[in-house]
Amino acid sequence: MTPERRERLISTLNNRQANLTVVLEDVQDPHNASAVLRTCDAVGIQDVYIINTLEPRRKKWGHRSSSSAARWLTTHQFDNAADCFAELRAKYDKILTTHLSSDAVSLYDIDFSGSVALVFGNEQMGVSQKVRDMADGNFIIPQMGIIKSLNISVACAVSIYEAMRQKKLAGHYDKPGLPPEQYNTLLTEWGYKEELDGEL
Ligand SMILES: C[S@@+](CC[C@H](N)C(=O)[O-])C[C@H]1O[C@@H](n2cnc3c(N)ncnc32)[C@H](O)[C@@H]1O
Repeated sequence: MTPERRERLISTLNNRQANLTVVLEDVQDPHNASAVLRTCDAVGIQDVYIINTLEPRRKKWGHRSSSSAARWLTTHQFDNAADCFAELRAKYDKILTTHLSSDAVSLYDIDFSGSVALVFGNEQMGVSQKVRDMADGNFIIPQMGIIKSLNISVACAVSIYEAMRQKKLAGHYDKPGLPPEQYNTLLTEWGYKEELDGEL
């Protein structure tokens, strides 16, 4: 690995955040999932949670090309929401859904400075009632048009960029945001991936 590439990996890792994650509930279109993963990489989210209760079950998300963002993220896959929430509860202080309901608060009234997981829903059904019941709150991105919802990958991008904006202001990107053990494990894994790519 060249010193420049190593520097690039280290600066990417330094921006990864342990206190922000995205959860996808039954998102079906692989293009949507890939777009979400790419934006997660862009804002420094390392861990992404995928709940998949619908048939047919997809084995892997977004691993189709070597340039895929999925190669640099850690995806946690679940076939039921309760198991996923048990893991989220252990790692994040707040779990917020994004369901289009009249009692939702605005994205711009949410405080993202703490540790938070954001749940996005299925293209047709949105976030399930079961998942909404387990969450701590629900927000929406205000819309002024005729169409009632955004594409899920767009909604995710708008939301996590607002979270990144607030976290940057709160200084979260000023120092490495991952626990040292996870940081070091990823640095080793990413190094192996680079070596492997060099041999291809
Ligand atoms: C296409 S929408 C689902 C639309 C579905 N008919 C409904 O009413 O829930 C897919 C997902 O994108 C996200 N989403 C779309 N528009 C949003 C908005 N304005 N605010 C927050 N999330 C949104 C939500 O996570 C939603 O579950």
